[in-house]
Amino acid sequence: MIEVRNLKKSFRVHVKKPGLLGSMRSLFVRNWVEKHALKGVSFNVEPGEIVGLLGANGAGKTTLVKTLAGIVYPSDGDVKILGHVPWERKNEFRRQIALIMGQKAQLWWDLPAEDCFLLLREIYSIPRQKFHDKLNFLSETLGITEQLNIQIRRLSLGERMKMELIAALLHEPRVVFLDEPTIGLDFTAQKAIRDFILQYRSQHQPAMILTSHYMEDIKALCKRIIIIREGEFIYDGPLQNIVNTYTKHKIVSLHLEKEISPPNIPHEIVAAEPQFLKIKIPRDQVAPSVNSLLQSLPVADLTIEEQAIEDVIEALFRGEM
Ligand SMILES: Nc1ncnc2c1ncn2[C@@H]1O[C@H](COP(=O)(O)OP(=O)(O)OP(=O)(O)O)[C@@H](O)[C@H]1O
Repeated sequence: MIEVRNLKKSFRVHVKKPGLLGSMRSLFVRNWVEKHALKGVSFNVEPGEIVGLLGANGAGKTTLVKTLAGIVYPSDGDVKILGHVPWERKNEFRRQIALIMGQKAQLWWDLPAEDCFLLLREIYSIPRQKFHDKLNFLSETLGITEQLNIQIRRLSLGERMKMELIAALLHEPRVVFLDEPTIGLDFTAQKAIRDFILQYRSQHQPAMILTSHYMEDIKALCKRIIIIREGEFIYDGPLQNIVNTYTKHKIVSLHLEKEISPPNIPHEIVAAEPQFLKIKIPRDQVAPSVNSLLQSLPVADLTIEEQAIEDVIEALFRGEM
């Protein structure tokens, strides 16, 4: 559904020296630098897949999503979405996609949500009965039927976001771009939106790309993630494999029945108390090492932990892995 080959996007940015003198100089001499926001990325997304796009601020996520949605024209590369080139912005393409940006209101601010939806019904030529059934279903699922007659500007952030979702999905798009759909929302609203996205996925099998800084969104919705750093993909694969791929150790914690002095073992002891030890053990040596620890120490309880997925991803963002 989404095919991307060697996609590049550069922005020409004007730079000026700080201060008044710098401003004066820039009136006469303009200095430009080339900012490479996407440096040749390639990937596919299949029907029913929700791909999580992760990266630090400025990594290139929004530029990628906007290019795929046809809002930004790329510098190079090929993109086909349902067989269409997005930046040609053909009606047939626009009818089949949705772009939801949590940071940007897309609905008409002064109209009640229901009027906004009626306008969208006209724009997308949705048959009357289908529209009403769909709107009833979506608003009931999201629990905002009573707010449909309230002006968008008077809704709470969470209510507005739910209306934005309805507006974007009324025409049943086959490709959905979600850019920070739960930003600033409380836990209940975040969960409602996540459940709703999953429900939409199971009913319509769209291809979805989700960017979010909330790991809870990613864990709940995405089996596959792409990590982007400075315009390049550094990981594209299952979320669950990321810890195995990038961490070489597991952490073994031992609670002891009695006090002992730190034992002489061939692994790094990361924390030691009289009745507690935390040991870093290479992944491939965990089973034999734990076996020998159990035999040599008075172990009361034992836990084996992976490094938290959030920590691994953050380290990847920073280029530390
Ligand atoms: N219109 C533009 N003109 C110049 N530079 C731009 C423009 N849009 C984006 N950039 C630059 O391209 C880079 C990628 O920006 P982008 O908005 O795609 O990052 P992001 O990963 O979405 O970040 P965030 O998580 O902060 O939203 C940044 O360095 C940004 O400053």
